[in-house]
Amino acid sequence: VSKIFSAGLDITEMSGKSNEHYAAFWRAVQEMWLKLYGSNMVTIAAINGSSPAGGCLMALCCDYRIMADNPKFAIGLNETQLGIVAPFWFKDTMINTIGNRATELSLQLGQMYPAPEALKFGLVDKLVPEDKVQSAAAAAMSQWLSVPDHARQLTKSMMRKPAIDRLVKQREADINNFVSFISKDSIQKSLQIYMDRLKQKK
Ligand SMILES: CCCCCCCC/C=C\C/C=C/C(=O)SCCNC(=O)CCNC(=O)[C@H](O)C(C)(C)COP(=O)(O)OP(=O)(O)OC[C@H]1O[C@@H](n2cnc3c(N)ncnc32)[C@H](O)[C@@H]1OP(=O)(O)O
Repeated sequence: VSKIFSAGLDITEMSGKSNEHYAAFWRAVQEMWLKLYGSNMVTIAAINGSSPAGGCLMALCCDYRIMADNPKFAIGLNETQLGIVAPFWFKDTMINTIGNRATELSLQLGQMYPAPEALKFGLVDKLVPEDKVQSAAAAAMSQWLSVPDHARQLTKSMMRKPAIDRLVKQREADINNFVSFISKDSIQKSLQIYMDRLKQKK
């Protein structure tokens, strides 16, 4: 879809469903993160539009981020704006990219950064004109693939393993936390208000 890299997690999967549904949904989200953040392959995000919350997380999981140079496109972990909380592993992924202080600001305010600010903040690595995102990503991929694979893979694993091990250890507790948090009436209400606002915006 043009204008959108990813709209993040499907909010309809987190509202008005059973606890069993929430648990299965969250396990799948964890699985996505474990596979992508833990991948030993080179991963380059070609960010061709806005990328809130889970969309930002997917981009942050990649080794390198190239974004379309359009201030209308924004990226960030905006969970607090929905009345929800970025889980610790979303937070760890952001800290590993932009550092602790910038992450704290970003997460508490639920900030979405327009592309030029995202570059300043280090959330993305490069801006290119909209029609050059794919070719710039292909060029970056060639550069990354020219590094000896075993050395690059071991380095990537050394950088990311502590965060990955943390979730693996606490996986079931994290699912239980998610289910009890998301099923609260107050949280369901916040999500509903956010969805209503999205629809009114049209
Ligand atoms: C104590 C600790 C406990 C820990 C507990 C952890 C809890 C944490 C839980 C979850 C983490 C959440 C992660 C997420 O990713 S939440 C999702 C965040 N996403 C957003 O906020 C995106 C919102 N959408 C937008 O900003 C815009 O829609 C857009 C920029 C993506 C696209 O804009 P535009 O092109 O103008 O399209 P529309 O706004 O008109 O949208 C079209 C259509 O799609 C619906 N929609 C949009 N985004 C979502 C979404 N994420 N999920 C479901 N549906 C979405 C929108 O409502 C429209 O629907 P329609 O009216 O029926 O056509």
